[in-house]
Amino acid sequence: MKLMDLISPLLHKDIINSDQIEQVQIKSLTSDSRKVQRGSLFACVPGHTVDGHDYALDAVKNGAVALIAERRLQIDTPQIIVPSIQKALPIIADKFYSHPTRSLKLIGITGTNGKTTTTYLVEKIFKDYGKKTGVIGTIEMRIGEEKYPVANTTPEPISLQENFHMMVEKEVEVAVIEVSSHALELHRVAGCDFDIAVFTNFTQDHLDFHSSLDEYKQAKAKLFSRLGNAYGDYEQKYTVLNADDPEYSYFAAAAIMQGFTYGIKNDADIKAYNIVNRPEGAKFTVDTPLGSTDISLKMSGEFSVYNALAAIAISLLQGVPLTLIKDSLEAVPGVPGRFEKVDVGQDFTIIVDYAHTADSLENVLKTIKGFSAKRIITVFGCGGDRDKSKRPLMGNVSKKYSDISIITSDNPRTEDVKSIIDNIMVAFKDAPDASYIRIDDRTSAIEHAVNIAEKDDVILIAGKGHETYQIIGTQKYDYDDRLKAIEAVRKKDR
Ligand SMILES: CC(=O)N[C@H]1[C@@H](OP(=O)(O)OP(=O)(O)OC[C@H]2O[C@@H](n3ccc(=O)[nH]c3=O)[C@H](O)[C@@H]2O)O[C@H](CO)[C@@H](O)[C@@H]1O[C@H](C)C(=O)N[C@@H](C)C(=O)N[C@H](CCC(=O)O)C(=O)O
Ligand SMILES: Nc1ncnc2c1ncn2[C@@H]1O[C@H](COP(=O)(O)OP(=O)(O)OP(=O)(O)O)[C@@H](O)[C@H]1O
Ligand SMILES: N[C@H](CCC[C@H](N)C(=O)O)C(=O)O
Ligand SMILES: [Mg+2]
Repeated sequence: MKLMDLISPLLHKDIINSDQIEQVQIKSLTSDSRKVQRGSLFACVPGHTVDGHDYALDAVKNGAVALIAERRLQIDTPQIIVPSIQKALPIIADKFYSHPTRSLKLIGITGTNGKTTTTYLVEKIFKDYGKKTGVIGTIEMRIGEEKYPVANTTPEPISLQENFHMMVEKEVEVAVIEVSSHALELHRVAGCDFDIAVFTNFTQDHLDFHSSLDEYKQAKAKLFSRLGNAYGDYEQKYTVLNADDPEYSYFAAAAIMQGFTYGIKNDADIKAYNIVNRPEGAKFTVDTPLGSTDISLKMSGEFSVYNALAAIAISLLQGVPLTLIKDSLEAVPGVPGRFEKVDVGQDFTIIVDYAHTADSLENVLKTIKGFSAKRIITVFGCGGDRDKSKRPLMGNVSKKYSDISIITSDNPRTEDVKSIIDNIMVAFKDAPDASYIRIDDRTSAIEHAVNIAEKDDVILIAGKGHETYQIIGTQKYDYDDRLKAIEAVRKKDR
């Protein structure tokens, strides 16, 4: 694509070395100098750790034929200087890849918890409905049966549009992505032509990034306020909103588009009742505008019913028959690292879960308490360089529902693991000594839980779920809660 065509949508821009620019052809886009190829346009992105502008020379040496930046660089390569890279990148990435989301049925899911789980449910339903699916989220990107690693729950604009372009090339019909509040705040999804915007729930998270809960909420609401503003008789856009969430009315007011509501407690278009929470999964009856049915999930907990209701609403809006939706939901075995059981023949239960907020931890522990007669032993920590204020809150939740809390590390990142755990331990200052123990090393913490577990106890290992790494400093080390639990059981049996 000619560079001049590519940057034509950018109103405010200064062109440096313009005498060279007329004939410049752009063959690829990247904001990483290490991925520059001959003919690339390199975007200089100011980051949290380093400034991309400092890598412009490297990029030119690696073959970049032009730069887009926020300030002029002493390099004689053509440069496009814009006020905000953050706002310019999604526009040119969307254009460079020929507006891929306009060729996809695109479903965006936002909310504090339930996004990853709901994407798995939606993917299964549309696959069974005969559609080729694409998914982008915390765990990975999937196109049909192909899996690709991702750096973020919602990738940065160039990667995101490149991924959507790949989906269109591979004839994906329905794409479902998690839309994080970071992504909405940082304009990662600007230009995406969403067809359905989904709200799961709103509780505390990411206050390391958002200055307040209100700012966090406002960020998430952008998915709804930007939906379908080009109102017209082309394909209708829809919302899917959790009618039971205390912030429901805020998100409903943010959208001009209509859609379905779902819930258990309040009136809703997609309404569940007669819920039975069992270790082998939740059962419920659901009433919808297109009929009623009974559903028996392989996933436990009321929170799993909410995720299933969101998936039902999305699918009904796309014309999927309720009978097919039922069969597909009942077939989903579970989601990696979400209430994932680890069973190597031990006489107690081990559950690995991704809960890393007070609300999600409470949801999981309530679910376990709902069907566990014996003790609950909870192993958890909190991530470093993340919301500090949630740490004592998670400690309080574990103290409230667990017979024994084992406080340990999660991904310390660049924080000192001891200070992170100190923040959590505030919750236990008045707790009975026998009800908690601090073990900074996560492997040792899991081993301790397994060693003290007795018949029919339940061990919950929370916070990392599917993660196959532990981030210490800026390094990722191989680490998997599930494997550590298996090793600990085998060690105990020896
Ligand atoms: C804090 C944060 O948002 N970091 C994101 C950011 O990294 P960064 O700012 O540290 O990047 P940097 O290392 O400073 O580099 C700045 C720029 O210089 C470039 N660079 C750097 C080095 C080099 O040699 N050459 C070069 O060109 C980089 O490509 C980059 O464009 O840009 C990277 C590339 O886009 C992201 O992958 C990375 O997300 C990290 C992994 C992260 O943890 N982000 C979290 C906060 C996040 O975004 N979370 C949300 C929600 C998660 C959830 O709740 O599930 C998400 O959507 O993932
Ligand atoms: N609907 C829900 N409401 C509350 N908690 C939930 C819900 N669904 C799942 N959870 C809990 O939250 C954890 C995270 O679930 P999931 O990964 O689906 O959420 P997410 O929104 O993708 O999270 P993240 O923003 O970290 O990617 C699960 O392991 C479970 O403990
Ligand atoms: N992917 C999310 C959640 C990580 C959960 C927990 N393992 C942690 O490190 O805080 C993030 O990067 O914020
Ligand atoms: Mg997720």
